[in-house]
Amino acid sequence: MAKASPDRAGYEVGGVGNRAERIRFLFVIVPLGVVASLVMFYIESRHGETPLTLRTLPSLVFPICALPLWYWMSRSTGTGERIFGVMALLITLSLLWGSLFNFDSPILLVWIPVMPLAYVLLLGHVRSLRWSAGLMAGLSAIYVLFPAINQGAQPVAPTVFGVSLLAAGVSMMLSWHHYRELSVYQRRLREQASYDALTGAMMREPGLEVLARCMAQVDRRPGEAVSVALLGAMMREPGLEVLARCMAQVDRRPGEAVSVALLDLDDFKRINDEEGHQAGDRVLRGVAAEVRGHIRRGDYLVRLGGEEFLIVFPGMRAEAAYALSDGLRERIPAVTDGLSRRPVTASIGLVQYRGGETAGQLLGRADVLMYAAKTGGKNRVCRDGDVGDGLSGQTEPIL
Ligand SMILES: Nc1nc2c(ncn2[C@@H]2O[C@H](COP(=O)(O)OP(=O)(O)OP(=O)(O)O)[C@@H](O)[C@H]2O)c(=O)[nH]1
Repeated sequence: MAKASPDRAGYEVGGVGNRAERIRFLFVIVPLGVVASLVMFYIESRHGETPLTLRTLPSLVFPICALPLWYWMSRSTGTGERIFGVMALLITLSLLWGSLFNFDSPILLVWIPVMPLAYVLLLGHVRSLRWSAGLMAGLSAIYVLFPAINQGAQPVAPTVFGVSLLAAGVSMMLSWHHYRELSVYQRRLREQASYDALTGAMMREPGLEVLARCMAQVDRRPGEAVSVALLGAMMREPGLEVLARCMAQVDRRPGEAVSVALLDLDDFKRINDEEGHQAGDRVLRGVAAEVRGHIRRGDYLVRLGGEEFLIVFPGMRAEAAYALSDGLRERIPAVTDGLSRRPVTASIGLVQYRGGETAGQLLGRADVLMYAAKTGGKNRVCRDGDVGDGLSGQTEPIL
């Protein structure tokens, strides 16, 4: 993936990782939260004459919302970020509401140091700081207002409240520090696993995952198109499986669009042969840098191997992807001028997904068009319609 990807810009640790992890998390946290809230409800209900009072209601907020939350999460196909945001909001509101009436009960204080940790898990380490600080400010205000709200009743002693705030502060700093360190390692590992060291382009498998995500997104948002410029070679097994699955999803919803294009540098072998591999490497770096600068934020560049690249343009139709790819093709000789004695050019095949075809057929058509660009004289973009309609029947085997 190119530097244009949002993933590369900032990486937050904490949160609950991918969707499968999040669902597992939900199976643990939701039942635990419900049990803890019900215990609180039991303890607080002993203060009042009837179980349902302003004192006891806050502890029911989470158990009441848990089932819809759980259902929402288990049905969600995304990362669940919004669901976890709602969850953080719920536990915050129930603690603030509870403290309005229960600040005279020391048991409430148990929850305060737990909250920063919960925020890190739910929201990631960066946002957890803001939420923890906001919560502590809110609790301090409620502590001061408590006697006025409760007809002169006194809250827990200031030292007790102070110790609880201190513990929350320590918990906040420790968890933030821990997850910040983890974030550095995670980012490094992620980049090493995802990016090609030579060109800075994304590698095949993560690149194909991105492609799959884009296709799934098209599936969820009718009318939105995804154009993909596949600069170079073909997809192999893992990518093909993901691609085929996502395309089948798109297939079920007519009106969606996915485009694919292939780019291959022309006569690259001659650069290696005549000027050595170092010159070839310089050219690869130059081309990849140009592609990364040329594509939009949110587009992806994938190096499939050798001088073969994949670029993904989410939300862009084939016509726009064609214009962008052709602009890129035009710039390549100029931006690589001086990197090699030979002028460097590229051939590109660009196609739009046709409902019902397989990933092999889709990429096969792009491949045929890319080779049509080669046989037509190289240094050009071929797209649907530039070559006879008989193409579709001969494309499957490229993968
Ligand atoms: N310098 C360098 N060369 C590489 C790298 N990976 C693959 N290659 C070389 O890229 C060349 C690709 O050659 P071909 O597939 O024949 O393609 P081509 O010469 O561009 O010919 P056309 O595609 O027909 O224009 C081979 O010589 C590979 O050794 C790399 O990382 N660095």
